[in-house]
Amino acid sequence: MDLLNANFITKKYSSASTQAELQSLSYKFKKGNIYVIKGKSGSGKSTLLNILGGMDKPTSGSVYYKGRSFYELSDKEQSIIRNKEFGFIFQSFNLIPELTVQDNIHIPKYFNKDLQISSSSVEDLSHELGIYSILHKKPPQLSGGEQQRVAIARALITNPEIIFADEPTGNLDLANTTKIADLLVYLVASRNSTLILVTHEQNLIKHPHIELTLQDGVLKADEANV
Ligand SMILES: Nc1ncnc2c1ncn2[C@@H]1O[C@H](COP(=O)(O)OP(=O)(O)OP(=O)(O)O)[C@@H](O)[C@H]1O
Repeated sequence: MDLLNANFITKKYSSASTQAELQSLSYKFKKGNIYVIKGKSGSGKSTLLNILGGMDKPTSGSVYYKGRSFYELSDKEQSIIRNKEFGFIFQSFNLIPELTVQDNIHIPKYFNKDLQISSSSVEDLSHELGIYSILHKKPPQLSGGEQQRVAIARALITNPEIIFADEPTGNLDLANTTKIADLLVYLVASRNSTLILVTHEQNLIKHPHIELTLQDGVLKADEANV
């Protein structure tokens, strides 16, 4: 069974617009792969990622997660999957500035009381990400690279099936861009998780991956796929 299946997805933001952002897009994402989605600015990459990640309902078409039509599930079931089985990483980090790093990593627990996040798993992941020594600091005291490491920890702490990353290195300098991309891919691959990453950067990911281009509202697999 495919892990995530986009089935004839169409997205139109207004009835007045002549062209849909996504036009009957279909693609099957398989477990354990790393997908890199490229495309011109405004081609709809963020829109697609939000639809795949259960945050934005398509105008028509379906997203199947583990064989179930995601947007036909109850609101409660959707939110449990988003919180436990999906992880999100954004360009702008999206940390809560008033909370410590440690509490930011625990955030998924506040949305789902049944979720168990142990202190030891936070510690282990913090060591892997090199943020153990800053667990008691707050985001405004951190560099961009540190903030994105914290956001990666928050996304991975539930051991999600799929990580959705929208331009995760977009706000970082060159040195951090490579470091964060390598770290993210290493962590995802070592857990046999699946990564769907949107980026503008050329050659960001060195690990074997599937490269896709969003063009004219559909996903095209690049011929040079590794
Ligand atoms: N909430 C919204 N309401 C109306 N139009 C929107 C909305 N979100 C996106 N759009 C439009 O949909 C199109 C695709 O936007 P999207 O942000 O998905 O592109 P993108 O490929 O991620 O762009 P970039 O690389 O610049 O981030 C754009 O024309 C944008 O203006």
